[in-house]
Amino acid sequence: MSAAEIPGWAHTYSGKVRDLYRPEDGDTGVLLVVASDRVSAFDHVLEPGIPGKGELLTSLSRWWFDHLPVPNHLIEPQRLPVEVERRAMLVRSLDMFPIECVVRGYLSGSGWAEYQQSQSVCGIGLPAGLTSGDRLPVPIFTPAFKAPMGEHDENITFARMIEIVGADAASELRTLSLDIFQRASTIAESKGVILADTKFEFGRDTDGVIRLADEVLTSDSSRYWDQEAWVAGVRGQSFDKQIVRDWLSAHWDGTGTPPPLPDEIVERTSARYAELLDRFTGA
Ligand SMILES: Nc1ncnc(-c2cnn(Cc3cccc(F)c3)c2)c1Cl
Repeated sequence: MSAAEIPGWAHTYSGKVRDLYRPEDGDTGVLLVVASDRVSAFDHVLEPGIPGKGELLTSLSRWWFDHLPVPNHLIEPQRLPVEVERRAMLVRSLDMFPIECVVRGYLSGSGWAEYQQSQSVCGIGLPAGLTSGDRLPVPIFTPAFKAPMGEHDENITFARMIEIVGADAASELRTLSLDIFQRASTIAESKGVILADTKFEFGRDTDGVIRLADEVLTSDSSRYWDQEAWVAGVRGQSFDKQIVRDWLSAHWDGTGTPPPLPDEIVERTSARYAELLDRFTGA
């Protein structure tokens, strides 16, 4: 699925599942962030797209921006092009920090891989004897240096982050990230969902104010697990992508291009995204 044609907007950049546009009138102060229905797993963009995914994740991001008391990049009111109005966000263009501000409450993914080698993540020492999926004693800030599109970001120490963005910004980004994670994981827990980890991106506006940017706390930028399953001992079950991962693991040897997802898997995954959103925005 390629990026949508949007009158008045020029497509400037595509991530795996999102597309970025700038206005054709030359205004450099705003951008349009558009979420597609594309889904990625095992570092591949899969076919077909998941109906409604872009809208559901945009709604989740918007809900979190509204429930987090921190400055963000959303422009209000949101005047959106009708072609993408339910899966787009109009944002102010910021001077982005080249850092993925990752916070982990549980050991998983690249954090688990690093822990196995060094019993630490990003230079933060952890207790011995932890295993994948375990809850950490306290949430940890584990930044990564943003790699070019398609490559994996590089986990760095806080000292290295200071070299890249300076001591004041590094401290402010760490404090903001840990505060937001604490709030979000408490809210998630009240909805029966574990927020295992997440990745924030920040930028500075023209007044030098640091603002929360990009998408926030979506299941593309976070690991969400079902709390009941985790308490029962189930590990590594992504709330929304596990259906796709399990099907691919059973029908693809991991080489070449993954096979297209069957209708039933697409439908069940679409329902899972809707359920995740409903956990937060529903009663
Ligand atoms: N407010 C902002 N100001 C300046 N730059 C950005 C920005 C640049 N890149 N990204 C990541 C991304 C967002 C969507 C679609 C993609 F393809 C990639 C975000 C933002 Cl959000």
